[in-house]
Amino acid sequence: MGPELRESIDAFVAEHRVVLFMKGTKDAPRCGFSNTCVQILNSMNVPFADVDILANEDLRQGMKDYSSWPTFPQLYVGGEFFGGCDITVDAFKDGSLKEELERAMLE
Ligand SMILES: N[C@@H](CCC(=O)N[C@@H](CS)C(=O)NCC(=O)O)C(=O)O
Ligand code: FES
Repeated sequence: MGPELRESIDAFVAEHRVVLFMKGTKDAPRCGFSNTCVQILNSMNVPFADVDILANEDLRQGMKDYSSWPTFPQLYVGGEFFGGCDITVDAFKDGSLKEELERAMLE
């Protein structure tokens, strides 16, 4: 991926405390894995930015390199990669997602 794309992702995840790179949008998810993460964040009343990687093929490939993670969704909390769907579901269940979100909101 080029330096410009990298810089724009750096800026976006720094600017938004919680970002979900997903298939579709939070209002119209286009995959069940992405939908699961949207439902979890909504259920926790977490404000988050959604980025539809299906709308930009460069970003779809670029995010895999940027995160060193091969699939979507990709959840960023406090500017750092948190995980995909399975990690987010597990962290929701064990309470660590709530802790991480609270920490990021205080930064
Ligand atoms: N086990 C994964 C499920 C997500 C997944 O398998 N995503 C696939 C299908 S939606 C994906 O993003 N493939 C790469 C691509 O479509 O570019 C997780 O925990 O996030
Ligand atoms: S789009 Fe088919 S599993 Fe996500």
